[in-house]
Amino acid sequence: MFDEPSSYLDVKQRLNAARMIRTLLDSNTYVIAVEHDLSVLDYLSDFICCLYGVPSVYGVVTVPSPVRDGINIFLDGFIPAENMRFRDESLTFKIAETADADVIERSKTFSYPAMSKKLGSFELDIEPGEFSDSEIIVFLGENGTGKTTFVKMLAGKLEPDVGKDKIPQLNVSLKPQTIAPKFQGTVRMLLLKQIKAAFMHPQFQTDVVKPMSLDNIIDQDVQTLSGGELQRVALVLALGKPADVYLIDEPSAYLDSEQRIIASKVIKRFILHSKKSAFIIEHDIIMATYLADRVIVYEGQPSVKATAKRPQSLLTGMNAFLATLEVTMRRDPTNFRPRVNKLNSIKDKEQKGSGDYFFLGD
Ligand SMILES: Nc1ncnc2c1ncn2[C@@H]1O[C@H](COP(=O)(O)OP(=O)(O)OP(=O)(O)O)[C@@H](O)[C@H]1O
Repeated sequence: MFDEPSSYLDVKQRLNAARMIRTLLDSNTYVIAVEHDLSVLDYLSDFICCLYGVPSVYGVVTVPSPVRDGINIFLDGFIPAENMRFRDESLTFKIAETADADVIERSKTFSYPAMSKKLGSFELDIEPGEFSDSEIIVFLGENGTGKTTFVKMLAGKLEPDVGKDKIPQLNVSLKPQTIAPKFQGTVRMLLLKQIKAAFMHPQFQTDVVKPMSLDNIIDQDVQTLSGGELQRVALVLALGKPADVYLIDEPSAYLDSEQRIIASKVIKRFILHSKKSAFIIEHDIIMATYLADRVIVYEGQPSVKATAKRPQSLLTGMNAFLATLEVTMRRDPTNFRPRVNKLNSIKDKEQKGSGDYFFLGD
């Protein structure tokens, strides 16, 4: 049994872990896994059971379905065999929402300089780049390539060795990777203390607080929250702070599949409607592709020397990133979710042959 094998791993390691786990099947073993990253779940499993219900109240486990059908049932919120709807809305990945980015009116452009930083024996070079309002830029890179380091430098929490004089003075709000609250009191008290104006605003309540389901933990002591609950509170706190740029480090950590999709939608809508910018570090590839208007790809050797490339389009960036991982992806025709091709499958070989590592029909 494996409980969340993907936690903390980058995309490459997640897929390697899935391949390793599947080798157990060669010795006629049954493998049961709990996994919140849908692309890893898809890659790892032959059959899946969906669980639905009301958190902390009851849960129902469906009969096993073949993995593609099972994930689509989960996303659709409807079990055809039982004619049973367990969620009002279906969850889809309208890639069009991202593609439409071209028609979004953007009025402000910010730029950052070429930067470099040495940390112990690790060297990071950052190519200069630009970003605008209503835009989300997602970092794509392996563990230890300097994503958090870049975010800290943009946030003014770490000084680069080169480029420090040219970093724009940005008003930033940071959701750090690890969340360890010292606050003594309830969630409501924390929100009122740190983001009172946003928390009292009806639009913020409707767009952020309600969908992040803070209602049922609002009077709970912050010190007693679970990892997923803390993550939801941290995201609301980060989005509630007035800023030009939102730096969000691993929003999916500790969240289940459904909460990941809801959190992605909340972040995307917030950035678009408030005309802000966001840089997001995300290893869940479905969440990353859903969120990204453009991407920054990291190249190089983890923990040794890496380069953060200029921001580029989702398609070219994902192509470059997946090529470095030697992984290809297609999308599901039903709900457009990205699916990882099995290594050496016909599609994998075809897409590698044509150099189209990302999204080529189905
Ligand atoms: N203060 C420090 N002193 C020495 N080395 C450091 C320091 N901070 C970070 N590093 C190293 O720099 C590299 C980049 O770290 P960073 O946290 O930016 O990577 P990351 O891409 O965000 O990784 P992950 O995906 O695992 O979160 C790592 O090899 C890390 O061990």
